[in-house]
Amino acid sequence: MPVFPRISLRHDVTEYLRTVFLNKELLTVVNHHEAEQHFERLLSCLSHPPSHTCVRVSTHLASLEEIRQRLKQELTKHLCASSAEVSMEIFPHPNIPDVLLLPVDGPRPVQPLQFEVVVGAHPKFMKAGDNVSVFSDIDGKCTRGATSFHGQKVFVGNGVAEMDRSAIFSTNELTKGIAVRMTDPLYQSPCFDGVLPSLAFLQNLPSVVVGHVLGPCSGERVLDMCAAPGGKTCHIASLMKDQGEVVALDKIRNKIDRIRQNAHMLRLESIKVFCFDSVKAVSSDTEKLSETEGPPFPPESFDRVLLDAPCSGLGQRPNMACTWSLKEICSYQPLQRKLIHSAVSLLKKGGVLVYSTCTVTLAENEEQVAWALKTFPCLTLVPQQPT
Ligand SMILES: C[S@@+](CC[C@H](N)C(=O)[O-])C[C@H]1O[C@@H](n2cnc3c(N)ncnc32)[C@H](O)[C@@H]1O
Repeated sequence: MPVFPRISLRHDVTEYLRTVFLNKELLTVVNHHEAEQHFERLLSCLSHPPSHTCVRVSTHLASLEEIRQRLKQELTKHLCASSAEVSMEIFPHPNIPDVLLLPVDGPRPVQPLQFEVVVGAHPKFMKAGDNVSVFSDIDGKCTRGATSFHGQKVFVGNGVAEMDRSAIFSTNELTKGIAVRMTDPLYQSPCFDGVLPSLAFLQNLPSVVVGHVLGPCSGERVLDMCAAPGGKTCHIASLMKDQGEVVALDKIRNKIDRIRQNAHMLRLESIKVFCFDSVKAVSSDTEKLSETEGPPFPPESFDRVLLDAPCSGLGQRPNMACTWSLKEICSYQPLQRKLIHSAVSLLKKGGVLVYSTCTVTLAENEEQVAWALKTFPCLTLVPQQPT
């Protein structure tokens, strides 16, 4: 049963998505009413959290069962300290060998308190230690630091303020830290802060599936073209038992350190990180090819290439609202195509290319794959495993 309204999008964005989802091809398989229901369900799922918390475990360091037992002990310790009521079921994913699942408890019967805060805005007098009810602004209209808010909002749970209002909004800089510690959320799952940092990595299930579909093997040379913050890069290195070379590129300099930090935390040494525009990552010009091991690379340099492309991000959950215009949502296709060009050039003959996004538009997914197959006759589409 949905407890939150479906994701709030601009009207033209919803209509655009509806038109592409209810496409002719789909309507030959299901009737219009059924297709509408699928679409509404998709919009509703996007605003709700997944049913399980997904933890990817470092199988290059210990077995799944060993990590499961240790995780159970650690989380139980943390729970006893916090007195939160969370069930401690942890079970292996039935098909994916390095995933543990923890059921999310919710929706729980939590009653809102009198003192309300809306994410992004806090009432005039909020002080550290206040018990507050937290709301999410579902139209994305709340302005930063507003002292009141009359738009549409959704209750997400109760918590305790850890900062005064003035500490959050007195500067123009973005404040870091926890403003409200949730003590009684509508959807509860354990806190993983500092829990087995080298062994347990929170990563959503579709992202873990990407690593397995790429299927890297020990000793190979693998390229992750859009790597920051490095969740998938580290998974690739772990699947290779840290043997071989994983080259991680990202265009944004200040995101590069996150890849290094994650690699260090997960005790992975086969990862080489470079700040580089992957559109330009291939070159046949020997003068341009640096003497070092970094980019650009000659064509056919990699056994496997992951292109986890920048995208409109509409598939990330839970997300109550996206205020992007239709133009913004539709702006990624040209860049993704340039990146696919580089990816294909950098791949060895017989190699594997995985193209992934975290969005739901056909233009950035199915249409891109169809375009790539038509543009590069050397590519063939193979079934995805696991599905
Ligand atoms: C979807 S995120 C990648 C998430 C990452 N693969 C993970 O699993 O942790 C896309 C990334 O692409 C990067 N990016 C965007 N354009 C790029 C380009 N031309 N070359 C390299 N990286 C780029 C962005 O900075 C962003 O970090």
